[in-house]
Amino acid sequence: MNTETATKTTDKPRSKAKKGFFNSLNSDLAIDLGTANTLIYLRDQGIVLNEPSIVALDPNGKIIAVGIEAQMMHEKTHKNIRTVRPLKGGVIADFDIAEKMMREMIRKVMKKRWFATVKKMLVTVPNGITAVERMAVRDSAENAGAKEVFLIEETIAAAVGMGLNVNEPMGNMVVDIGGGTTEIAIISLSGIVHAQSVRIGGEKMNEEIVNFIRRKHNLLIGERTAEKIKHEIGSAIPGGEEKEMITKGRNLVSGVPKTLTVTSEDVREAIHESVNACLDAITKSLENTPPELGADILDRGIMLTGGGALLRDLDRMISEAIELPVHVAEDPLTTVVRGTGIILENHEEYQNSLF
Ligand SMILES: Nc1ncnc2c1ncn2[C@@H]1O[C@H](COP(=O)(O)OP(=O)(O)OP(=O)(O)O)[C@@H](O)[C@H]1O
Repeated sequence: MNTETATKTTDKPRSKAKKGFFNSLNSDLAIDLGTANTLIYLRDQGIVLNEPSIVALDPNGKIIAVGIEAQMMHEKTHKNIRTVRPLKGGVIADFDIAEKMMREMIRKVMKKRWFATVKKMLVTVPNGITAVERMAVRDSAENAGAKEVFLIEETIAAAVGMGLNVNEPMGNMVVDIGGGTTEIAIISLSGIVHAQSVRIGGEKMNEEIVNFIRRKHNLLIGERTAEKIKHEIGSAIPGGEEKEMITKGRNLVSGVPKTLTVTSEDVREAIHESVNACLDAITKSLENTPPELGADILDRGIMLTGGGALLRDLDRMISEAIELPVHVAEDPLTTVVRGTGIILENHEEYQNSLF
């Protein structure tokens, strides 16, 4: 027997096993880098991280905490700790801190995987991001540890996460109301036919609630309290259950802490400008939709997602105003990352949608 052949034959299973072992040390992951929340999907594992996009830093810029831990410190810090949200309006506002946050979050999920490294990383970006901004996101992802970086527009990922077939010649309208922006896209044949992005989202609504309560009741509340009010008693239009909530803040006249009862009507009044701006953007996008795709949207309706879609009766308000069906995604806070997971696992199928 030829010894060379024999050696090769016996070596094969060993090298295959070796390759398999090294492959298991290379993980592919997808990251939904949002203004309010960052989510990570790990290939074959699913969603492994879902935390607020915030970091706590010491005076030298060293990270003290990220995500949930940093969020708990937010608005309760002293001079030696500052909390920073590195994304504003859907885009990275502070690249250095965003990179540190990403690296820390990736480290957190990889810690459980021995010394595995990130091979492919799929990162979501807002519609209409410029080439320069795209390069900067790619650099940050590479510096955070990825060997190969792909970018995808978050509305396409959201559509995939909602179970839509983005590759077919059929119009789908996705409205993603996030923390910093509302992203609207008309999607057909793996691409975006028309896109619009407005700087209106959950964070602006929180600001409006803080300002409204200060103006109307002379009470200063924090951002976290405003968020709680919006979740618990907020609604887009009247007609549903009217709720009340006792809230605490600082009286601006006496300067001492005080309680106040806030109503659903207060919240509607506070956020009506943002809600109307979202509606205007949807109407404008429909006006810019080619007629054949418009006909598909008439049949299929509008797909609403992102955390803002959880605002009570927002779907009803949009549907009544534009006389089209509006469907809210199942678990709107994870639609985008679930979509990126599907894309990551079926890379070839979505090749045309990736940067
Ligand atoms: N029940 C609720 N009612 C109203 N708004 C909600 C509710 N739950 C979450 N939100 C809002 O959803 C927003 C977060 O949504 P999401 O995680 O989709 O945004 P993001 O992806 O981080 O932001 P962006 O897409 O703008 O970068 C927050 O601003 C939050 O206030």
